[in-house]
Amino acid sequence: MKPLDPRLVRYATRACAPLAAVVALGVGQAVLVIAQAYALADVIVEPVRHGVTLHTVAVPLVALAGIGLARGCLTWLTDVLAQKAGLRVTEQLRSRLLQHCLDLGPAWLSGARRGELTALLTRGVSALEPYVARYLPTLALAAIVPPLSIAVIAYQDGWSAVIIVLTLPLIPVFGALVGWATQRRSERQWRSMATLAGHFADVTAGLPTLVAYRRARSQSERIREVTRKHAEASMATLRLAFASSAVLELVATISVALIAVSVGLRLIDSAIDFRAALVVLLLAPEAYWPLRRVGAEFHASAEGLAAMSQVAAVLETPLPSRGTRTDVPDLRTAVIEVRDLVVRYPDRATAALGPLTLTLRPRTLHALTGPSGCGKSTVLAAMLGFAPIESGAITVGGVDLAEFDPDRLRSQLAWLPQHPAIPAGTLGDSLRLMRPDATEEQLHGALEQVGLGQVIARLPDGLDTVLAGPSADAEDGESAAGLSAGERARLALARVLVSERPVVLLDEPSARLDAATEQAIVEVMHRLRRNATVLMVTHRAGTAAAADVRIELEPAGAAETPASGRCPVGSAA
Ligand SMILES: Nc1ncnc2c1ncn2[C@@H]1O[C@H](COP(=O)(O)OP(=O)(O)OP(=O)(O)O)[C@@H](O)[C@H]1O
Repeated sequence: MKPLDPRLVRYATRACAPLAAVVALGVGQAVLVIAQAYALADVIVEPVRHGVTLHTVAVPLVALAGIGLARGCLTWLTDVLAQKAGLRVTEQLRSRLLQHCLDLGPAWLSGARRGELTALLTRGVSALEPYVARYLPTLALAAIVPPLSIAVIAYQDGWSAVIIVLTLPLIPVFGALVGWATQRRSERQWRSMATLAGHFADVTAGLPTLVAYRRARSQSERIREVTRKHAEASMATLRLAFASSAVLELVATISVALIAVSVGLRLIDSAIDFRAALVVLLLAPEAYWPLRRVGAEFHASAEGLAAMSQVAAVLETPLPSRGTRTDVPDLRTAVIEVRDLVVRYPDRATAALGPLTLTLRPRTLHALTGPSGCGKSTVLAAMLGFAPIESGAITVGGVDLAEFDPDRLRSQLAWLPQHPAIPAGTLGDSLRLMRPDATEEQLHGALEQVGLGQVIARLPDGLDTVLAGPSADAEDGESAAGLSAGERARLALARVLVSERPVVLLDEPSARLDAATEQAIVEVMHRLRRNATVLMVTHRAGTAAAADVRIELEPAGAAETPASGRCPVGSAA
């Protein structure tokens, strides 16, 4: 494990200024440490040599008090700046990580373990705070104070300087050996923590199912086992930390004792000046303490350093290429062509979709049907730029959608996913997700259309009702937002209506609905397609029958060749 991880400086640039100030203050601290040793020596030597007078007692005492005060101020300032640097590092890394995860897109996120990612974003990044706020300032002091102290000691007494120069390197050498052993243990500790977090998140999400199938008890056994492994890994790291700190203390204490004996013997023979001997004895421990503290702080921040490797692994994951063209045509009137589209997810032997060819026309309701797993949702993901396209293209006016800036393009698309997320916030906020400036009338209008008008009217706070923010996968009958699964789906559909975007992608909008509500939703679609290109995925025969164009995808592997059209061409009338 390296004493200084250069990736931290690369990724957390906002911490550089306070850290540079900490280093500058370290020089000031080193000068004050030396001045304090001289002042303290004078407090003892002056009255002995020149008798007790106001001048021999008061002046050195005032100087000592002044230096002590200045040292205290510098230490305080260093702590404040170091804490600021620590907070800036966690803040910047967390937002960079989040942004990078968002840029990597849903395809990458679905492969990543959400629990581990959550642990990394919360505890992992927070663990870097002690590394920056305590370890790095100590490392700076360790690079400044010992050399200056040794120089002063060498000026006062060459022999003592020789002893320090011979014994001081033992501490970093020993520390490096310990750091080497610590790295493996810290990484193991972090891995077990991430596994525990991931497992706990999975179990919590699936708790209703586990209880229903009477499997909750066996899961508590499993959690106990993972927790025990984490505790063992933590204890092993702590044992190493305590043992190594004790050994470092011993090396430093023996070294100072050697200097004391050597100085004491020469003092008896009057081979060294009394004041010089005192300065050397007072400064010798100061030459060792920053290195001793580096060892202790290194252990306190080892978890953060282990997490840094994970942070770097995420931040160094290459982003999918991103289009830059901003001249996205008005999709309200544009025809969207899908030509020989093949999508293959990473690490998958077979393509998830394609080759698919179809045409989506404006003001037309298209229904995409086919057996489960044949790639219907993948078509929507490809249009949104979330799926890895292996070959073929989706074009508008002859231009590949991949060439357009994704944010610009998506501002014209409305998407209702299979498991819509209802973010924490008020009902109104949720409805305004794609159109923040929508009026209350528009929100109520959309709610009426999806048959939620009465439901919302019964809520005491109406549009200001706070939704608890369930996960997108809230299944198992869970209604964390205080709404049933069907009501949540309709709320998400109302959100799409509010957006009034020219291209609407709907993934099973009528799933979980009774026949009467399904009919109401079909009418909504008809109204929707008056002003938009609508592509909906559906398994419901009634919903599909209402479409202007029906596109039937065949199961993967059903077609021998692209020409035979495993996914038949659909076109609007
Ligand atoms: N993020 C992903 N990573 C890897 N494979 C995926 C991913 N998403 C989907 N797949 C695979 O791609 C194929 C098509 O999935 P898709 O969700 O598009 O099917 P679908 O027709 O919408 O199914 P359903 O009707 O059950 O919703 C499936 O074999 C699925 O396992």
